[in-house]
Amino acid sequence: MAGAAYGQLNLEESPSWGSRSVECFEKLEQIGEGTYGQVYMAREIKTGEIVALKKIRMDNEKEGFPITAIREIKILKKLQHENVIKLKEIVTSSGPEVDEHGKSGGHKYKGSIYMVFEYMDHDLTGLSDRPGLRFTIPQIKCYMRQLLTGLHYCHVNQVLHRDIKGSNLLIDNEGNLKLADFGLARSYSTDHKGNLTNRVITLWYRPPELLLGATRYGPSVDMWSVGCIFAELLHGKPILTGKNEPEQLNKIYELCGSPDEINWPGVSRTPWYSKFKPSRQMKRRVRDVFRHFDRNALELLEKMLTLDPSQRISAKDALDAEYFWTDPLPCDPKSLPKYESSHEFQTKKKRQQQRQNEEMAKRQKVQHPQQHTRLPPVQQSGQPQPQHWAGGHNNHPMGNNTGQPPLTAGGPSHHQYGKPRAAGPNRYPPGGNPNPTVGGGGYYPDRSAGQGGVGFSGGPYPPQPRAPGVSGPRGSSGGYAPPNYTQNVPYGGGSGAGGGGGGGRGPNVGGNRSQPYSWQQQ
Ligand SMILES: Nc1ncnc2c1ncn2[C@@H]1O[C@H](COP(=O)(O)OP(=O)(O)OP(=O)(O)O)[C@@H](O)[C@H]1O
Repeated sequence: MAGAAYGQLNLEESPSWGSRSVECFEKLEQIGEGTYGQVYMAREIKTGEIVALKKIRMDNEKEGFPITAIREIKILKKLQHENVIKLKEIVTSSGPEVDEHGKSGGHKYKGSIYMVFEYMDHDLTGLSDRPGLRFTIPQIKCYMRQLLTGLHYCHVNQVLHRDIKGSNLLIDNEGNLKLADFGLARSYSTDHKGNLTNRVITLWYRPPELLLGATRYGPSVDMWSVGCIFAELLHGKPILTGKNEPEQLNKIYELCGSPDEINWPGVSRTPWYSKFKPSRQMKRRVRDVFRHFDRNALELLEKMLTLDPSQRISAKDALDAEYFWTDPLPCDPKSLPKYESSHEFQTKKKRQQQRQNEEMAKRQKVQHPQQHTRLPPVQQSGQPQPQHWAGGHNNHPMGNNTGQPPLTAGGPSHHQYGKPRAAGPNRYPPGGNPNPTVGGGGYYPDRSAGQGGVGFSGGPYPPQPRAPGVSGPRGSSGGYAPPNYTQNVPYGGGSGAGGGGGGGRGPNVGGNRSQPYSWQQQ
């Protein structure tokens, strides 16, 4: 890809885009299963360079090339920043390609299009799910600062990401964090007339204004998601885990207080306010629930998880928060430990495999109790084996065709776990109290009561937002209609917004708080 300097917009067209064949690469391993198709680790045959190939799924598309992919390519071609994933080129496969079973599927796969990305060793969800891994506070600060820097760059360039979550934050073994998956991203302008879809952002990370039906919104939607990620990193597990939109709103109200005209002027005019109005007023509890966080972390979190989007802190102001400038300071990314590659897809697959082995061992024990000590050792997957793209001679495709049951339950999205995601104590930073309140199972002592038993350590992974204009599998929560919000919510009394604008001290990343970013618009 023709390159503008990092931090500048890339406005050049590269004539070579789309002209090369995917056969210039050998597939090594599947590392992701997305809405649009699989993501593979691959090696460029000529140079040996390791890349990630994201296949654009066309078989579901009745209307040609998916609009979400067009948006993603268009936006990523333009963005050029060290904290935004680099789209290197587009490649194609011309002939019938091998399907998941290693067979060439006649005319079904007439040709595919792949996005070629720089390869990243981990995604944040995969990394934080590693057994025994605990992020340190300087490490969390380091990741958060990079996340905010990348997002600030997007926002300055009038791009909303609209799907910030752990599996879309990629990390390499140099400690660099990059925003990825711009499939739901879009350009916006401050004078837009309010015709954006509110069906974006994965449910657990979706802000209250979208859940209340807003169609006019801006960068603050991403900042809510950042707040959820921030709290998740410090707390050790996702913090707002609704099963559906009404429940998600309810969980937000329980934590952040119920919205009213005092803490969120104008909220009563949001399209679905009256439908989702809690029957009783609830008090803001962020400080109470996360009282084990340090003062500066809590102060920043309050500003991110502010109900009123117009008062929510911006990425730029968040970067200026005391949190990033007080001891312990963010560490140098290069000083971070190197881990074996871990993507959400792989960690999930390993867990699935482990569960299956355990099941099998149990079954064999029941059938042949005397032989249980002679069971063969658990099979470990070995080194990735190269695969070829066509020819049908390779019968070891990655993914769900390994003879194992599908990895997902309840829908095609790989974010919907069949089982609760492991959220063991390994995910807490040192010194933190994993269970700040009673009950030991999360921060709400009575979470399971009357809530369908959904707590932090239970329930499926969050429903995916529906990609605008696409009726594909991303929208697992389709059919959501605002009426009938009848959930009873506990009475808290009082209200409180918390938050407010940023410190207004000017941009600051890179050690000098008063240095503006080179790419920043004045
Ligand atoms: N450049 C990359 N390097 C390494 N891994 C990657 C890369 N891009 C994507 N992945 C892996 O593949 C997964 C899915 O990628 P991505 O989110 O871009 O696909 P998607 O089809 O948009 O998925 P989703 O349905 O989650 O939105 C990521 O969570 C990550 O683990």
